[in-house]
Amino acid sequence: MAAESFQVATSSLCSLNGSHRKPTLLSPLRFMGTCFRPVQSRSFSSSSLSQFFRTSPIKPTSPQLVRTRRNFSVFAMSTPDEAKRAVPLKDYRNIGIMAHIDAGKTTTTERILFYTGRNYKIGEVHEGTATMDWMEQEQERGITITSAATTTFWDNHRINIIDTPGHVDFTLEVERALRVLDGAICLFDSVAGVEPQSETVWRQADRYGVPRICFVNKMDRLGANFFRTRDMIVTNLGAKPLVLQLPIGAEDSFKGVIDLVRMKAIVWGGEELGAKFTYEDIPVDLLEQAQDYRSQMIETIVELDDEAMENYLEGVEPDEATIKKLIRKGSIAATFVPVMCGSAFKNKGVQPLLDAVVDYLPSPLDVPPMKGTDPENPEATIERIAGDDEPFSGLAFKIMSDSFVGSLTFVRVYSGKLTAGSYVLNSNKGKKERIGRLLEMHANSREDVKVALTGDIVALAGLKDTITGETLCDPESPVVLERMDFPDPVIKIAIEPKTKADIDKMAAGLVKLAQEDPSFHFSRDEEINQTVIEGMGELHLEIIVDRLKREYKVEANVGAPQVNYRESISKIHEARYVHKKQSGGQGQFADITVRFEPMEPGSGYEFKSEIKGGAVPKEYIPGVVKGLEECMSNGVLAGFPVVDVRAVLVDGSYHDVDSSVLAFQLAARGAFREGIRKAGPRMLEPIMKVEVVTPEEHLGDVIGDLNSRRGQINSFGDKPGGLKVSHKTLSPCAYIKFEGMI
Ligand SMILES: Nc1nc2c(ncn2[C@@H]2O[C@H](COP(=O)(O)OP(=O)(O)OP(=O)(O)O)[C@@H](O)[C@H]2O)c(=O)[nH]1
Repeated sequence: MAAESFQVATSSLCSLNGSHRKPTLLSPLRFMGTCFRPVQSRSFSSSSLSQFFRTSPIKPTSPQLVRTRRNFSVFAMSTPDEAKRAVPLKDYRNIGIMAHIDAGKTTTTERILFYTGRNYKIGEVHEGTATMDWMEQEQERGITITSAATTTFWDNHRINIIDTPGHVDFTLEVERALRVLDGAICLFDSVAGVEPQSETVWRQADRYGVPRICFVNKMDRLGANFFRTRDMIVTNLGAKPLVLQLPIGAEDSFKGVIDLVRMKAIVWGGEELGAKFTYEDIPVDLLEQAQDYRSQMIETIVELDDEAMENYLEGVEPDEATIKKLIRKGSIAATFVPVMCGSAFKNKGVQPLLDAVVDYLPSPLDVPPMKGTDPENPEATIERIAGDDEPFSGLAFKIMSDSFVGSLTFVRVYSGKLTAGSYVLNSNKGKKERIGRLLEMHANSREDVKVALTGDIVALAGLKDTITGETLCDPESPVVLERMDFPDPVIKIAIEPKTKADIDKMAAGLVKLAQEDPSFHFSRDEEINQTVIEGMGELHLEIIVDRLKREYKVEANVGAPQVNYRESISKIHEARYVHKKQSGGQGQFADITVRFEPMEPGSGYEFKSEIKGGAVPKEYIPGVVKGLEECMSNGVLAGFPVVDVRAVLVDGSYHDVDSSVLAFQLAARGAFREGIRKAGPRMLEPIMKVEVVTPEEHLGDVIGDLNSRRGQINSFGDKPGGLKVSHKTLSPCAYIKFEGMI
């Protein structure tokens, strides 16, 4: 049976799960072209279908089950073990859902999983049963793992959804998700509009050039305003919205949307899960507005195509297919962002949103080829073209520990195939890794697969040396893909195990947690004889300590948070240092002059040599570099790392017999101590841009609190719903480029 192909048609996916309706096998299959063979027509009762699932390698939750727009569910012909591509690469969508906290990301994802047939039973956030709600899920084995990525199908397209959290302390999670996804849905709460964290993730997505669709959610809420949110997309995000839908009603009377592409009203018959919608004529009172917005839409998109523009000027509007093609073109090029609306909670608008993901977000073939460098020659750029026949390359973007499988490494395949049992090269470390198990993750299930193809996101069990951000590739065609940027930690606390027995467990736990999360660091401070953990904020560290307790059974005492300061200099100073030692054994001699120059905030540390005529021979320069680098991690004021400094080796001299690399290393340390002290050393503290939304009666308290942290108010403003907002910038000097909100 496993080798056969099947298609199962049913009017409701619930019936596959053994409820009232009778699913029927259909023939011939219309959807997948050459990937499928015609099958016999046959009827299944619910019980015989359950029997089928018991004996077949195809499971109700396997990716071979495809749900289409027409409510069909189809089994692709390949069994899970076959390396054949069931869905062409052009029909892949790797997407993320990005939003401010509480905009409805989890709710929308749950609806997507339901309507695409992945979840038979919907979970509600407020009931604590959402499949993707990791806070709840963390208490159960395996659930957090699956929140990293899940796969589902819509209209014969394979959609890999990568989860992104909303809180600023987990910015890194968003960052690494953006690095591996090809497109994103940006959700907004229609009452609050564009909120601070949406602005942050929007800028991150800009940086990675990720095409987006906007979904104005919560249209059923009191105070919902689609048009205000559309305006905020312009003013707060600087983007060009392309309105594709208009709401029909708002708040209690939100009924559906006007589809400006088809010029039809989409009206939902109810609010319950699975409520059906119908295409109707546009209500008369909204017709003029709809015509107006449709004209704006058409005028924007015809600019992308000369022929369409000519026709339009002659009074001929593009047909539906051309409109969709041009919207797709403009969205992928980020000329504009399509804007849609709905209410995920009331089950309105999710199906058209899924259609838009398919129609307007890019496949791996639509995005520029992945760039990398030759590990042997970092100057040489290599491009990896998406395609199964290309050499394999993939990026590890997330590591999670699982008590059953061990460590799981999530990899996005950019080119070629990854086969279980094969060896790949970790090109960052130059080490080979054996690929043991390949797992495709979904919610609370995971599925072993033999092969991962281009565009796939899989979890690899048991990799030894690979950490987040590293490249895995074909050993015959090595490449180092562009790395992700990891922000520096901004806060640290001391942590101490409560009992002696916990010491080893705590060390093991911290190593694992740091492997998973590159924005979390830990170190041992010998001076105070304590372990220090560093992260992106108090919540971040709180969760780390909580995970130590729950997952590694370590009870620990934590100290008060301390800010991670940096040191820098304020003026140029040139320092000469001669290291000379004659007493006993061979003498040591090194003479160097180093110029210390302040650099722009955020530039880090740079070394340059301006030595001419061999005043310091080449072989000794690594000693100078090493000596300076050692000192840079330990400033002269309070021992914090020194940043935004350029050290230029300008002159020096050596001795034919007594000079050595070590002597120059020691001379560099001396030059650092003298030079930095005289170059106007200063302390830097991390700053954040903060936007606080508060009910008016608490405004005074909020201002008092921020003042006590030396914040500066930039602006005040009213927020919809009677809330006040105050803008604050904490601390005037920056060493990190970090913006966010608390
Ligand atoms: N009225 C209304 N409420 C909604 C809608 N979508 C989500 N909610 C509610 O808003 C709250 C937050 O929704 P979530 O889905 O958890 O939002 P989120 O963006 O995932 O939140 P974080 O994971 O905390 O970032 C929940 O109580 C939802 O039930 C909607 O369309 N209408």
